[in-house]
Amino acid sequence: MKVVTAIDSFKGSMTSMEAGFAAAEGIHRVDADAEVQVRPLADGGEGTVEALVAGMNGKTEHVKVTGPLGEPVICEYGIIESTKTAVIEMAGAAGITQVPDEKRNPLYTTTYGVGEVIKDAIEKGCRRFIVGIGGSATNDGGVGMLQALGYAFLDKDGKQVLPGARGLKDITEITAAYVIPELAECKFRVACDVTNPLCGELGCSSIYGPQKGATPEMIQDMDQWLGAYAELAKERFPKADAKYPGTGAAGGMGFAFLTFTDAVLESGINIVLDETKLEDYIKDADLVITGEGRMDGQTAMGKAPVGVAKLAKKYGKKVIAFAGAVQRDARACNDAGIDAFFPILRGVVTLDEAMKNENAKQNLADTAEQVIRLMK
Ligand SMILES: Nc1ncnc2c1ncn2[C@@H]1O[C@H](COP(=O)(O)OP(=O)(O)O)[C@@H](O)[C@H]1O
Ligand SMILES: O=C(O)[C@@H](CO)OP(=O)(O)O
Repeated sequence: MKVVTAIDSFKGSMTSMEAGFAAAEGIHRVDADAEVQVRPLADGGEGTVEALVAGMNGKTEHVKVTGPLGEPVICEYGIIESTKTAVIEMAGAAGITQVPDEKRNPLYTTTYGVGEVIKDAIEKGCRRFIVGIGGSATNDGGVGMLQALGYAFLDKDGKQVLPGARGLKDITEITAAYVIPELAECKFRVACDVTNPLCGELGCSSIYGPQKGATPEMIQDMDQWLGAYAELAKERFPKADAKYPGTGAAGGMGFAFLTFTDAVLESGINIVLDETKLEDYIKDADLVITGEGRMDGQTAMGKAPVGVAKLAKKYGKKVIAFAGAVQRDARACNDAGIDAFFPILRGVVTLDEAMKNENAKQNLADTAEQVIRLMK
């Protein structure tokens, strides 16, 4: 029997690869000769670096960069040496969870550190980038990141504008004259977690500003400044398109990548499925196993396990999923290609108990063992 596992992390409980190995253990109890390929799965958000590093022979790097409020932070990212690819989650350098509630203020928070991480990876030889954007504390239109890469966003006195969205209002000139030369050789696959445009009612300031600490007045100001920044950018950088879906992800980081680098904005799941070449593994398999921490109606609307199921159905493969918890509306997953799904919990325990790493791995292995008995 040939099985492929591509299970999303059970957030706070098991990584993607741990879940895969647990399922493999359960399968091997029933069929010691089963060929189980454990593959990483992630959606471009939290856990993506970890999954791709573990599943693609990558290595983990740590670099000290400027945090969202200007203080130093250590950002973890991954390098996959064979393809000189860096895997970065921007939230590691400009994340909302890095800023305590009372200090959240997008006028001040910057993406500068994200640019420093990219620069570090460039210095280590990377020219391909997978960057997950989202979960950010920022609304600076990606200007901080671009400044770290050598772009100059100058005010009327010819000085770099201040960090944070407050700097946007002073930009009178944008120049690429000092950009680090290697940037021209770099290609970015940007995993956007949302499809908002840069400005307007559905723009980043209105929709994600409040969670970053913006008041209604700040939202109005920032929306207007971002609009003016996009207009100015367009004069010299023809790729600028503030209406393009995803430009409003992470406070305008989508716009920054699209306009000033060689980037494509994509869904994180597609990037991960493609980069991990999951299709090649699925083609060959008798059974595909996926899953995530909690399956519900949202899972069916295009989350990672459903991405896996779609690929599997292209080849008519059976798909089963394991989850920590399963909501009633998860039934919609059956129409989305998951033939059957199973919660792994064995009895009534506290959520804390259930989510303990060792318990979760054992529960998943034990459940996989029972399900696989049917397939033998
Ligand atoms: N081992 C586990 N046993 C039971 N429930 C779990 C387990 N691991 C995760 N969960 C549930 O899944 C939730 C996380 O869901 P998950 O699908 O991993 O993340 P998200 O929905 O953010 O993508 C947890 O809050 C918890 O309710
Ligand atoms: O960083 C942000 O601005 C938003 C949208 O990209 O992220 P999240 O979806 O995590 O709130």
